[in-house]
Amino acid sequence: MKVGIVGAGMVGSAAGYALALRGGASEIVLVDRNEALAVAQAEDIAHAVPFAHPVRVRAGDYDALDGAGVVILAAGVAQKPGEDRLSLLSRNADVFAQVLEGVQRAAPDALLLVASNPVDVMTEVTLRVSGLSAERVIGSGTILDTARFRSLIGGHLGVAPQSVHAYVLGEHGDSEVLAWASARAGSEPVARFAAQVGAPITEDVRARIDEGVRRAAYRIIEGKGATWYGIGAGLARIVQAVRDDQRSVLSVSMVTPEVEGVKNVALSLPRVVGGAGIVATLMPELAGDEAQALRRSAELLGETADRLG
Ligand SMILES: NC(=O)C1=CN([C@@H]2O[C@H](COP(=O)(O)OP(=O)(O)OC[C@H]3O[C@@H](n4cnc5c(N)ncnc54)[C@H](O)[C@@H]3O)[C@@H](O)[C@H]2O)C=CC1
Ligand SMILES: CC(=O)C(=O)O
Repeated sequence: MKVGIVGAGMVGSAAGYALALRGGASEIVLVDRNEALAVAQAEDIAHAVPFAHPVRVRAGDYDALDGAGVVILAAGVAQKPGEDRLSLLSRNADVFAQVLEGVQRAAPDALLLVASNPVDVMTEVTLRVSGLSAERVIGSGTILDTARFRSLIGGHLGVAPQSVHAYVLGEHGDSEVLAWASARAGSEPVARFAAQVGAPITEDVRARIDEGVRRAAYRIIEGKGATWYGIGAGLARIVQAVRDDQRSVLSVSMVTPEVEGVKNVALSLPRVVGGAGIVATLMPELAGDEAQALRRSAELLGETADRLG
C-alpha cells in the first residue's frame, strides 16, 4: 500500500522511518511546504531500507499522493516547552484547511490518519472539512498515551508492556483518563497480578504512573524540544492494522456519536481497526471516578471544538 505523509518534520519523518523498518508500506511519499526538508528526509529514510524491508521512499507534491491508501497528517506547529496541546488549535486548523484541499484533490479515496495536535479536535476538523465518513478519519488519539501507560505498568510489574492490556481514554492531552479498572496483565486484573508478584499498586504507585503518562510530553519537550519516536511507531502500527485488515484493538480517536452523555465529539476509546478504518468501538469497564473523568474530558473537547466554530 502507498502511504502519504504530509508534514515531514519530526513526527512525519519518524512515522516514515517506522513504516520502513516495520515493512508497513510498499511506497512512502513525503510532502511538506518545505520541499528541501521533505527531499532530505526521504533520502535519509531510504538509506535505512537496505537494512529493513523493500519500500520506495520519495518526496513529492500533493499530486504524488495519487493512489495512496492512507495519508498521515502531521503538518503544522508543535508545542513549545510548557505549552499545552489545545493552544495549537487555531494555527493547525488553518494549516489543515490548505493541506486537506491538496490531499483530497490527489487522493480522494485515502483514509486519513491525523497526528497533528490537538489531535482529537484536529480529527473533528478533518472530518468536517473532508466530508469523509467518520470511520475513515482516524486520529492517533491516545495510542501513544496507552503505550506510555503499558510501559510504566509493565515496568512496575516486571513484565513486558506487550503483556499489559490497559488503555488511556478521552483526550490525547491533559484531561485524559487512565482506565485502571479494566487494566489487565496477562489475563489478570493488574491489582491481582501485582499482589501475586509482590509489587502492589499502591496509591503512590498509581500517582507516579499517572504523572508519568500525563506529563510525558511536557518532560520530553523540555528535554529535547519535541517527541517523535513513540508517535512514529504508533502511527506505523495503525497503518499496518489498516493495510493488513488486522482488526486490531487500538486506542484511537474518531468523532463518536455519544460518550458518557456527550454527543459528537472526537476522542479515544479502544476501537477495532481494519481495512475499512474503524470498524467497531468498545466501552471498557470504568470505575465511577473514571466515568466522570471521561465525561469531563469529552465535555472539554466538545467545548473546544465548538469555540472553533
Ligand atoms: N498525536 C501525537 O501523539 C503527537 C502529535 N504531535 C504533533 O504533531 C505535529 C507535528 O509535530 P513535529 O513533527 O514535531 O513538528 P515539526 O515542526 O517538526 O514538523 C511540522 C512540519 O509541518 C510542515 N508544515 C507546516 N505547515 C504546512 C503546510 N501548510 N503544508 C505542508 N506542510 C506544512 C512544516 O514545514 C514542518 O516540516 C504537531 O502538531 C505536534 O504537536 C507530536 C507528537 C505526538
Ligand atoms: C507531543 C505529544 O502530543 C506527545 O508526545 O504526547
